Formats: sequence, C-alpha cells, structure tokens
Amino acid sequence: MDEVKSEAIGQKVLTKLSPGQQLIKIVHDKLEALLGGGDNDVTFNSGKPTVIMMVGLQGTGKTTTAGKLANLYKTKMKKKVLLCADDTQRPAAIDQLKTLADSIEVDCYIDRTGTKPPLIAKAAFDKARNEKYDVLIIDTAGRLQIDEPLMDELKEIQKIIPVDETLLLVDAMSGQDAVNVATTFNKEIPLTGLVMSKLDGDARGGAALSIRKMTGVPIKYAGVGEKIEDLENFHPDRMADRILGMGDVLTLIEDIQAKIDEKQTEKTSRRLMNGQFDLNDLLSVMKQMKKLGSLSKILGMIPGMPKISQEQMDFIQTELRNYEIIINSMTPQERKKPEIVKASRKSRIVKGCGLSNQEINRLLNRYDAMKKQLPQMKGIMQMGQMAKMFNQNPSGR
Ligand SMILES: Nc1nc2c(ncn2[C@@H]2O[C@H](COP(=O)(O)OP(=O)(O)OP(=O)(O)O)[C@@H](O)[C@H]2O)c(=O)[nH]1
Repeated sequence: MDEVKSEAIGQKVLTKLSPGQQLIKIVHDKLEALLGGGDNDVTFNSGKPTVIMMVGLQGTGKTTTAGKLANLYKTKMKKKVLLCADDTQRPAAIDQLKTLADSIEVDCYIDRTGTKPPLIAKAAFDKARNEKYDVLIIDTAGRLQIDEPLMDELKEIQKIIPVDETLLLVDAMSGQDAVNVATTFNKEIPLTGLVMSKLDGDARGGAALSIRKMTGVPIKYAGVGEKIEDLENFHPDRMADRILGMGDVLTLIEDIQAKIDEKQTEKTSRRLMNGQFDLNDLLSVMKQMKKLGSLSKILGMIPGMPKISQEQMDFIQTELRNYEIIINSMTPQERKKPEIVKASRKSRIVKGCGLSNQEINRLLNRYDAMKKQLPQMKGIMQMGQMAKMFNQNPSGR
C-alpha cells in the first residue's frame, strides 16, 4: 500500500477515537518509534560462523539467555550452534551452561585448565569454523560492577576473533542502574544489541526507553521467564503498551465514563473545591467507587501503582464497608458535622450499627485526616470530569 493511502487510513482511525484515546495513541506511536528503529534482529553470516558474545553484569541473565538463544536458533532457524563457556570467574556458570546445552542437545565448548578467556574464545571459534557451525555463542564472565579487568577481557576477545554481535544483558527490574551500566558498556566496547531480561516481572520497562535513547543501540530480544523457551524477539509496540499500561488506562477511562454518576460527582467536586467535606460526601465517594468494582481492580488499572497484597486489600474493603454501616447509623446532623459525635452519641451509634467504639473512632480519625488532604481528594473527584472531557468530540459535534 502506498504511503499516502496508508496515512489517510491512519488519520481516519485517529479521528474516530475520542481526544483522550487520540492522545494516548499519539504518545504510544511516539514511544514505539523511540523504542524501535535500527536492526532488530541478528544478521547471520553465510559460509562462516556468526559470533555472538553475551556481556553484562552478574546475575543479569547472560548464561540463561545464551542457552535460550541457542535453542531459538536451533529449533526455529535450524542453525548448527556451538556454545562457549567463557565465564571462568564462576565455575558454576560453566556447569550451568553445560546443563542447558545438554537439555537442548547443543554442543558446548569447555576448557577447565585455567586458560585465559580470550584464548578459550579463540579455540571455540576455530572449532566452530573448522566444524562448520553456523553460530557461536560466547557466555562471558559477569562482575558485580563494571571494572577494568572485565572490559579488557572483553576487548581482547573482540580483538582476536571476529565478533559479529555483542549483546548486553539488561535486567528490566534494575531501572536507572541499567541505564548507567548500558551507557558505560557501550562507551567501552561498542554494543550491537541489547537483551532485556526479566520482563515477566513487575517492571513496566521504562528503562528500555532510556537505554535505547542514551545508547542508540537496538533492543533485539526480551527475556520473559526462566524457561529455555522464554525468549522473544523484541516488539517495540508491545513495549510501548507496557510502558503506558495502555489497555488498562483506556479501560479505566471507559469504566469511569460508564459508571460514575456525573451529576453526583460534579456536586461532590464542587463541595470539595469549596473546602466542604462531610460524611455524606465520603459516603457518596464510596458508593461511586463500589460501582467501578473492587478496589484492587481500580488500583491495578492505574499505571505505576504499587502492588497491594490481597490481605491488605481485604482489610481496606472491610474498613470501607464498616464506614458505610457507621455513617448510615448517624443522624443527618451528625453526618454534616461529625465533630459533634461525642461519647453519648457514639454509644447510640454503636447500638445501631453493631460495631465497636473503636471502629467509630477510626472512621472519625480517618475523616479528620482526609479533610486535611482535601487537595488530593479534589484530584480523585475530578477523574469523572476528565473521563467526560476525554470522550467529547473536539468540534463539539
Ligand atoms: N524471571 C526471569 N528470570 C530470569 C530471566 N533471565 C534470567 N533469569 C534468572 O536470573 C538468574 C540469573 O541468571 P544467569 O543466567 O545465571 O545470569 P548471569 O548473567 O549468567 O550471571 P553470572 O554468571 O553470575 O554473571 C537465574 O535465576 C535465571 O533463571 C528472565 O527473563 N525472567
């Protein structure tokens, strides 16, 4: 399809979206462009082995990923693969790679005689060339932090054998640290690609964006689990989705739009803005939240929200239910002016709602604390307004 035509279709799709969705789509596309670009896969040589060197700090997943790549190239691309255990720092790493190699029936070059890593790499390369392997994957040593001996060793390997791909392992969970590591590695030994490991974890993966931007090096693969088949080619669009939590944001906006009682929300918002907040307002906010589903569902849909355990969630839900029961046992005057609820009123409410004095005190203390946090409360109440604004057509039609 020619570009003009596809652009016209793209515009048509865009104009069908609400302004909020359009905004998210534009940000998404921009993110995708920033994350992608460049060559997103390994290019294989013909007639001589393609040499891939895995580098990175300790525990980032080099050995595991070396095995995963060997498996991918062997099973999906029918390549003859040789692994090289060049991590002489950690003897267990040699056994780890050998076990992985055996499990996928791939050859593994091992030298336990104290030979220096660059010479082991050279011997493995000679074997790969002489025995017509398509790919040689070298698992190098990791360090706790970047140091000179490590860099010298890697530079030496690059000097004595023709390394086609130097892939840096980046742990998605390590955030800004990963950005610093990648930038330093790339300055010392030019990288041809990055592998983000542990993307099956909780990390949103914002580090991928910074690393891509800071180094200009393409992200080629994503590790999505501990098993040998848990490796994917890197998809910038999926990563953009993940960073934005896009599906979730749209669902949240739609849910709010569909379920929130706009008139009630507006009324409560206005009262909040005027600094008026009583127990009737609290009851109304809780009723609106109930309509959106469980609290954990709402919090889970907001990008960047820390995970809350089921136990904590159950506790919060019970507290909210109790507040509702207590407020319903109060007189209209008490709801409007909770500060008048003293000992005798409390014992009447206790009798009415079947809960304890302590629980009533907790509600009143919470109410006091909330009143002090009115500015943030305003923001929450405005979500309903935002949803409305997002779904309006900009031309007003
Ligand atoms: N969940 C998850 N775990 C991973 C992933 N990749 C690697 N791991 C785990 O991370 C841990 C460290 O992986 P290794 O492959 O031993 O790391 P390394 O970089 O070779 O470590 P050193 O040899 O000490 O430098 C292991 O427990 C792996 O199973 C991934 O994509 N997801």
